[in-house]
Amino acid sequence: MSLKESELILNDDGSIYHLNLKPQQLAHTVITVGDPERVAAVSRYFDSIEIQVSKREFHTHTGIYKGKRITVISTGIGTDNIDIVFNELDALVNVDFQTRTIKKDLTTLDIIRIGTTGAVQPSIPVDSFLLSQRAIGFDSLLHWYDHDLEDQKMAQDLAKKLKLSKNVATPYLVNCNKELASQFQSIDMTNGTTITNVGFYGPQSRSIRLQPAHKDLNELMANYEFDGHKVSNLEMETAGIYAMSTMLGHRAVSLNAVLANRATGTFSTSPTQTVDRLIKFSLDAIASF
Ligand SMILES: O=P(O)(O)O[C@H]1O[C@H](CO)[C@@H](O)[C@H]1O
Ligand SMILES: O=c1cc[nH]c(=O)[nH]1
Repeated sequence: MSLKESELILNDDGSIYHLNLKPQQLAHTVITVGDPERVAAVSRYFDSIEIQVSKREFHTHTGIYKGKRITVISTGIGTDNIDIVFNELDALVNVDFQTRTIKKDLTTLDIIRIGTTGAVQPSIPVDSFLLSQRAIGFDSLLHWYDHDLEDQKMAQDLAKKLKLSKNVATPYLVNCNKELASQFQSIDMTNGTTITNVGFYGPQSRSIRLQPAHKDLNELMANYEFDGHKVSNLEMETAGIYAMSTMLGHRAVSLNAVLANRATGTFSTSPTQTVDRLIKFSLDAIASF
Protein backbone atom coordinates (compact mmCIF):
# COMPACT_ATOMS: atom_id res chain seq x y z
CA MET A 1 0.00 0.00 0.00
CA SER A 2 1.31 3.40 -0.99
CA LEU A 3 1.99 5.93 1.80
CA LYS A 4 -0.16 9.05 1.48
CA GLU A 5 1.36 12.48 0.83
CA SER A 6 0.42 13.62 4.33
CA GLU A 7 2.29 10.65 5.92
CA LEU A 8 5.50 10.33 3.92
CA ILE A 9 6.18 13.97 3.12
CA LEU A 10 8.68 14.65 0.35
CA ASN A 11 10.00 18.05 -0.71
CA ASP A 12 9.86 19.18 -4.36
CA ASP A 13 13.41 17.94 -4.97
CA GLY A 14 12.50 14.45 -3.71
CA SER A 15 14.18 14.88 -0.29
CA ILE A 16 12.50 13.89 2.99
CA TYR A 17 10.51 16.64 4.74
CA HIS A 18 12.58 17.76 7.77
CA LEU A 19 16.04 16.36 7.06
CA ASN A 20 16.08 17.57 3.43
CA LEU A 21 18.02 14.42 2.50
CA LYS A 22 17.67 12.11 -0.50
CA PRO A 23 18.21 8.36 -0.04
CA GLN A 24 21.56 8.27 -1.85
CA GLN A 25 22.94 11.00 0.46
CA LEU A 26 22.77 8.85 3.59
CA ALA A 27 25.58 6.48 4.64
CA HIS A 28 24.67 3.30 6.52
CA THR A 29 26.85 4.36 9.45
CA VAL A 30 25.33 7.44 11.08
CA ILE A 31 26.72 9.61 13.86
CA THR A 32 24.12 11.74 15.66
CA VAL A 33 25.09 14.83 17.65
CA GLY A 34 22.83 17.30 19.43
CA ASP A 35 24.60 20.52 18.50
CA PRO A 36 24.46 21.52 14.78
CA GLU A 37 27.97 23.01 15.15
CA ARG A 38 29.31 19.62 16.25
CA VAL A 39 28.57 18.26 12.74
CA ALA A 40 31.53 20.18 11.28
CA ALA A 41 33.60 19.31 14.36
CA VAL A 42 33.18 15.67 13.28
CA SER A 43 33.40 16.05 9.49
CA ARG A 44 36.60 18.15 9.66
CA TYR A 45 38.36 14.80 10.21
CA PHE A 46 36.81 13.24 7.08
CA ASP A 47 39.17 12.65 4.14
CA SER A 48 36.46 13.95 1.82
CA ILE A 49 32.98 15.43 2.22
CA GLU A 50 30.43 14.42 -0.39
CA ILE A 51 27.35 16.40 0.70
CA GLN A 52 26.39 19.11 3.19
CA VAL A 53 22.66 19.71 3.70
CA SER A 54 20.80 21.61 6.39
CA LYS A 55 17.27 22.54 7.42
CA ARG A 56 16.24 23.88 10.85
CA GLU A 57 18.45 22.18 13.50
CA PHE A 58 19.09 19.17 11.25
CA HIS A 59 22.52 19.62 9.64
CA THR A 60 24.04 16.72 7.74
CA HIS A 61 27.47 15.99 6.29
CA THR A 62 28.25 12.72 4.51
CA GLY A 63 31.84 11.79 3.70
CA ILE A 64 34.63 9.27 3.93
CA TYR A 65 36.82 8.65 6.98
CA LYS A 66 39.66 6.12 6.56
CA GLY A 67 37.73 4.37 3.79
CA LYS A 68 34.39 4.25 5.62
CA ARG A 69 31.38 6.22 4.40
CA ILE A 70 29.83 8.04 7.36
CA THR A 71 26.93 10.47 7.76
CA VAL A 72 26.99 12.89 10.70
CA ILE A 73 23.68 14.58 11.50
CA SER A 74 22.55 16.96 14.26
CA THR A 75 19.30 16.17 16.03
CA GLY A 76 19.00 19.30 18.15
CA ILE A 77 17.96 18.77 21.75
CA GLY A 78 15.37 16.31 23.01
CA THR A 79 13.48 13.14 22.16
CA ASP A 80 10.79 15.06 20.26
CA ASN A 81 13.49 15.70 17.63
CA ILE A 82 14.64 12.08 17.87
CA ASP A 83 11.16 10.99 16.76
CA ILE A 84 11.53 13.05 13.58
CA VAL A 85 15.17 12.20 12.83
CA PHE A 86 14.80 8.45 13.33
CA ASN A 87 11.55 8.07 11.37
CA GLU A 88 13.10 10.00 8.49
CA LEU A 89 16.50 8.22 8.61
CA ASP A 90 14.63 4.91 8.48
CA ALA A 91 12.41 6.07 5.60
CA LEU A 92 15.53 7.08 3.63
CA VAL A 93 16.75 3.47 3.60
CA ASN A 94 13.59 1.41 4.00
CA VAL A 95 10.95 3.19 1.90
CA ASP A 96 10.94 3.36 -1.89
CA PHE A 97 10.29 7.07 -2.51
CA GLN A 98 9.11 6.43 -6.11
CA THR A 99 6.37 3.94 -5.24
CA ARG A 100 5.90 5.24 -1.63
CA THR A 101 5.99 1.64 -0.39
CA ILE A 102 8.05 -0.09 2.28
CA LYS A 103 10.89 -2.11 0.77
CA LYS A 104 10.86 -5.92 1.07
CA ASP A 105 14.53 -6.09 2.09
CA LEU A 106 15.16 -3.80 5.01
CA THR A 107 18.49 -2.07 5.74
CA THR A 108 19.94 -1.89 9.24
CA LEU A 109 21.75 1.34 10.06
CA ASP A 110 24.57 1.60 12.63
CA ILE A 111 23.83 4.70 14.69
CA ILE A 112 26.33 6.21 17.12
CA ARG A 113 25.38 9.17 19.31
CA ILE A 114 28.29 11.42 20.29
CA GLY A 115 26.75 13.55 23.01
CA THR A 116 27.37 15.30 26.31
CA THR A 117 26.03 14.45 29.74
CA GLY A 118 25.97 15.10 33.48
CA ALA A 119 27.04 12.27 35.82
CA VAL A 120 25.10 11.61 39.02
CA GLN A 121 27.72 9.32 40.63
CA PRO A 122 30.50 11.29 42.40
CA SER A 123 33.00 8.65 41.20
CA ILE A 124 32.46 9.44 37.47
CA PRO A 125 34.92 12.27 36.68
CA VAL A 126 34.19 15.20 34.38
CA ASP A 127 36.02 14.90 31.05
CA SER A 128 35.64 11.09 31.11
CA PHE A 129 33.62 8.99 28.62
CA LEU A 130 30.48 6.99 29.31
CA LEU A 131 28.66 4.41 27.17
CA SER A 132 24.94 4.01 27.89
CA GLN A 133 24.38 0.24 28.16
CA ARG A 134 20.75 0.93 28.90
CA ALA A 135 18.60 4.03 29.13
CA ILE A 136 15.51 4.81 31.14
CA GLY A 137 13.27 7.31 29.38
CA PHE A 138 11.39 9.79 31.55
CA ASP A 139 10.08 11.30 28.32
CA SER A 140 7.01 9.61 26.87
CA LEU A 141 8.15 8.90 23.29
CA LEU A 142 7.98 5.09 23.47
CA HIS A 143 4.41 5.20 24.81
CA TRP A 144 3.16 6.76 21.57
CA TYR A 145 4.13 3.62 19.60
CA ASP A 146 2.63 0.14 19.48
CA HIS A 147 5.59 -1.96 20.66
CA ASP A 148 6.50 -5.20 22.37
CA LEU A 149 9.48 -4.03 24.43
CA GLU A 150 9.51 -6.08 27.59
CA ASP A 151 11.59 -6.22 30.79
CA GLN A 152 10.42 -2.94 32.28
CA LYS A 153 11.18 -4.06 35.88
CA MET A 154 14.03 -1.65 36.57
CA ALA A 155 12.11 1.32 35.12
CA GLN A 156 9.01 0.49 37.16
CA ASP A 157 11.03 -0.02 40.35
CA LEU A 158 12.99 3.22 39.81
CA ALA A 159 9.77 5.23 39.37
CA LYS A 160 8.58 3.92 42.76
CA LYS A 161 11.86 4.56 44.58
CA LEU A 162 12.11 8.10 43.21
CA LYS A 163 8.50 8.71 44.26
CA LEU A 164 7.81 10.23 40.83
CA SER A 165 4.69 12.36 40.69
CA LYS A 166 1.67 10.77 38.96
CA ASN A 167 1.72 13.76 36.60
CA VAL A 168 4.94 12.66 34.85
CA ALA A 169 5.23 9.92 32.19
CA THR A 170 5.82 6.30 33.18
CA PRO A 171 9.57 5.60 32.69
CA TYR A 172 10.56 2.98 30.09
CA LEU A 173 13.74 0.89 29.78
CA VAL A 174 15.61 0.35 26.51
CA ASN A 175 19.02 -1.14 25.71
CA CYS A 176 21.92 -0.33 23.42
CA ASN A 177 22.86 -2.80 20.68
CA LYS A 178 25.43 -4.97 22.51
CA GLU A 179 27.37 -5.94 19.38
CA LEU A 180 27.79 -2.33 18.28
CA ALA A 181 28.63 -1.22 21.83
CA SER A 182 31.43 -3.81 22.03
CA GLN A 183 33.29 -1.85 19.29
CA PHE A 184 33.72 1.14 21.62
CA GLN A 185 35.37 -0.44 24.65
CA SER A 186 39.04 0.01 23.69
CA ILE A 187 39.41 3.09 25.91
CA ASP A 188 38.72 3.91 29.54
CA MET A 189 34.91 3.91 29.29
CA THR A 190 32.30 3.86 32.06
CA ASN A 191 29.41 1.58 31.12
CA GLY A 192 26.25 2.91 32.70
CA THR A 193 22.52 3.34 32.98
CA THR A 194 21.42 6.68 31.53
CA ILE A 195 18.33 8.64 32.47
CA THR A 196 16.87 10.60 29.56
CA ASN A 197 14.57 13.42 30.56
CA VAL A 198 12.57 16.15 28.86
CA GLY A 199 14.57 19.17 30.02
CA PHE A 200 17.92 20.38 31.32
CA TYR A 201 16.75 22.35 34.38
CA GLY A 202 13.68 21.18 36.37
CA PRO A 203 13.68 17.68 34.80
CA GLN A 204 17.35 17.26 35.80
CA SER A 205 16.64 18.80 39.22
CA ARG A 206 18.56 22.02 38.46
CA SER A 207 17.37 25.23 40.03
CA ILE A 208 18.21 28.78 39.03
CA ARG A 209 15.05 30.69 40.03
CA LEU A 210 12.38 28.00 39.77
CA GLN A 211 12.29 25.12 42.24
CA PRO A 212 12.10 21.58 40.78
CA ALA A 213 9.19 19.43 41.95
CA HIS A 214 11.60 16.54 42.67
CA LYS A 215 14.31 18.29 44.70
CA ASP A 216 16.30 15.26 45.85
CA LEU A 217 16.02 13.45 42.48
CA ASN A 218 19.75 13.22 41.73
CA GLU A 219 20.70 12.02 45.20
CA LEU A 220 17.98 9.35 45.17
CA MET A 221 19.17 8.29 41.70
CA ALA A 222 22.81 8.15 42.79
CA ASN A 223 21.94 5.85 45.71
CA TYR A 224 19.61 3.62 43.68
CA GLU A 225 20.63 0.11 42.60
CA PHE A 226 18.69 -2.61 40.75
CA ASP A 227 20.18 -6.02 39.96
CA GLY A 228 23.70 -4.56 40.23
CA HIS A 229 22.89 -1.59 37.97
CA LYS A 230 23.30 1.97 39.22
CA VAL A 231 22.10 5.16 37.54
CA SER A 232 25.15 6.84 36.02
CA ASN A 233 24.08 9.99 34.17
CA LEU A 234 21.43 12.35 32.86
CA GLU A 235 20.91 13.65 29.33
CA MET A 236 18.09 14.22 26.84
CA GLU A 237 18.14 11.85 23.81
CA THR A 238 19.53 8.35 24.50
CA ALA A 239 16.31 6.55 25.55
CA GLY A 240 14.52 7.92 22.49
CA ILE A 241 17.38 6.80 20.24
CA TYR A 242 17.41 3.27 21.72
CA ALA A 243 13.61 3.02 21.59
CA MET A 244 13.31 4.13 17.95
CA SER A 245 16.30 2.02 16.84
CA THR A 246 15.03 -1.11 18.56
CA MET A 247 11.52 -0.74 17.11
CA LEU A 248 12.83 0.02 13.61
CA GLY A 249 15.54 -2.68 13.62
CA HIS A 250 18.65 -0.46 13.66
CA ARG A 251 21.75 -0.85 15.86
CA ALA A 252 22.43 2.08 18.19
CA VAL A 253 24.89 3.07 20.88
CA SER A 254 25.16 6.32 22.85
CA LEU A 255 28.61 7.66 23.76
CA ASN A 256 28.78 10.55 26.18
CA ALA A 257 31.41 13.08 27.13
CA VAL A 258 30.85 13.72 30.82
CA LEU A 259 30.85 17.52 31.13
CA ALA A 260 29.05 17.95 34.46
CA ASN A 261 29.13 16.06 37.72
CA ARG A 262 25.92 16.82 39.58
CA ALA A 263 27.02 15.15 42.82
CA THR A 264 30.22 17.20 43.16
CA GLY A 265 28.74 20.33 41.55
CA THR A 266 31.54 20.56 38.98
CA PHE A 267 31.65 21.31 35.25
CA SER A 268 34.45 20.64 32.75
CA THR A 269 36.94 23.46 32.23
CA SER A 270 37.72 22.10 28.75
CA PRO A 271 34.40 20.88 27.23
CA THR A 272 35.43 21.44 23.59
CA GLN A 273 38.63 19.43 23.98
CA THR A 274 36.81 16.60 25.78
CA VAL A 275 34.15 16.35 23.08
CA ASP A 276 36.91 16.47 20.44
CA ARG A 277 38.70 13.52 22.12
CA LEU A 278 35.43 11.55 22.04
CA ILE A 279 34.92 12.43 18.36
CA LYS A 280 38.42 11.23 17.39
CA PHE A 281 38.11 8.04 19.45
CA SER A 282 34.67 7.28 17.98
CA LEU A 283 35.75 7.89 14.37
CA ASP A 284 38.72 5.55 14.72
CA ALA A 285 36.57 2.90 16.38
CA ILE A 286 33.99 3.23 13.56
CA ALA A 287 36.68 3.00 10.86
CA SER A 288 37.96 -0.25 12.36
CA PHE A 289 34.74 -2.29 11.99
O1 LIG B 1 25.51 17.60 23.71
P1 LIG B 1 24.23 16.97 23.22
O2 LIG B 1 24.49 15.90 22.22
O3 LIG B 1 23.24 17.97 22.72
O4 LIG B 1 23.57 16.23 24.51
C1 LIG B 1 23.26 16.84 25.75
O5 LIG B 1 23.42 18.26 25.80
C2 LIG B 1 22.14 18.92 25.63
C3 LIG B 1 21.89 19.81 26.83
O6 LIG B 1 22.92 20.74 27.00
C4 LIG B 1 21.11 17.80 25.52
O7 LIG B 1 20.84 17.57 24.15
C5 LIG B 1 21.82 16.64 26.16
O8 LIG B 1 21.35 15.37 25.83
O1 LIG C 1 24.17 18.00 33.03
C1 LIG C 1 24.07 17.83 31.81
C2 LIG C 1 25.16 18.03 30.93
C3 LIG C 1 24.95 17.83 29.58
N1 LIG C 1 23.73 17.45 29.14
C4 LIG C 1 22.69 17.28 29.97
O2 LIG C 1 21.57 16.97 29.54
N2 LIG C 1 22.89 17.45 31.30
